[in-house]
Amino acid sequence: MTPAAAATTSFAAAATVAAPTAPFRACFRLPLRGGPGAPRRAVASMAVSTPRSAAAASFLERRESERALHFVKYQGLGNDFIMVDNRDSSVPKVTPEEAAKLCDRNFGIGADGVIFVMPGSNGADYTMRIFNSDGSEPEMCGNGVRCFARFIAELENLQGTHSFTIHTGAGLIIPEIQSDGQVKVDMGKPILSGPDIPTKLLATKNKAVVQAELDVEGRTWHVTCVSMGNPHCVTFGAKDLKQVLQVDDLKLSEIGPKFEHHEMFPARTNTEFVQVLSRSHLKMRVWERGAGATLACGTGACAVVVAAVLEGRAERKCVVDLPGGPLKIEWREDDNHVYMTGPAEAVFYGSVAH
Ligand SMILES: N[C@@H](CCC[C@H](N)C(=O)O)C(=O)O
Repeated sequence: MTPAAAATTSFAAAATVAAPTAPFRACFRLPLRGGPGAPRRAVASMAVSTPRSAAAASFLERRESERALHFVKYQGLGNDFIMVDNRDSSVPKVTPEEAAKLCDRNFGIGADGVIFVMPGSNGADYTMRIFNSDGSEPEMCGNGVRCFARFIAELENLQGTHSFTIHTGAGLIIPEIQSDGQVKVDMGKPILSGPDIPTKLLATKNKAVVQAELDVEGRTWHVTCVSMGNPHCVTFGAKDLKQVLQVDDLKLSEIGPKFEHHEMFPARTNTEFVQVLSRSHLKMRVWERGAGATLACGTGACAVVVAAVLEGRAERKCVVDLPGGPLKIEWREDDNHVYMTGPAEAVFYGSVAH
């Protein structure tokens, strides 16, 4: 198979090479960090001094002219996404199977998910859809929505503070880009009724599943279940635990899948393991449905604060430390909405044969 044929039939080679200029130059375009308002762009060029050979030139030019999927890789606290400008269509430009290949960290671009910026629906400015790295489609993604907002600002060339309405599988979500570049998101109301989360665990407090007992292969865990549009199972520890859960000691890849696929969670679940550092400071690790251990989960951090409040462990306003960094979360009493504030930034631009 010729290189061109290989490129057109496979997502395997994720070319992130910008338009070539002579001499041969591979450009990795990086945005300047942390500037206020809309991010400016800098182009950091890694120049290779050998002149471009005819073969390389024709290969690169061929790739540029082929049908390509253009993307921008974004990350929010290390939770990373392939962002696709899908504003011209309500049909995602890649299938769930293709998304899983693109997310592969060895054979693809590498990401926790693929996010599509789509035309507005249900009266919202935009619609967000997302595929997890296993190709499944969740209802919502907190870190993804911050990336979405920053991506929109770049696509629409917006400067300074901006707010949008985004229709998601979890309803209307409203991110606001702040003057320091962070994104504050109105994540809506948490869902606490068991069948709506969904979980088969029975309610323990009013209609909510709070500190319920969950048997996971012979060990009983205390769990509180919360939906932020997508399902979360939050635990502060197992029943037999004598001290505070030390989340760094957990073997997440062993225990995470047992929660994710537990029969009590008919739509599978995201699971957060939480250590209380103080009444306004929590530390968590997450095992995500359809993505495994990730460096951060925005909806998960929101669910953790809701669970901590329901269990009487924390105040409504907390900093939540995730492996990728902190998020500010507030569950407001007046409107019952959860607000999340954190960073999001572009990492690189690229295109892949499609
Ligand atoms: N990382 C996300 C959540 C992505 C979806 C999740 N894996 C699910 O299947 O529900 C976040 O930041 O919220």
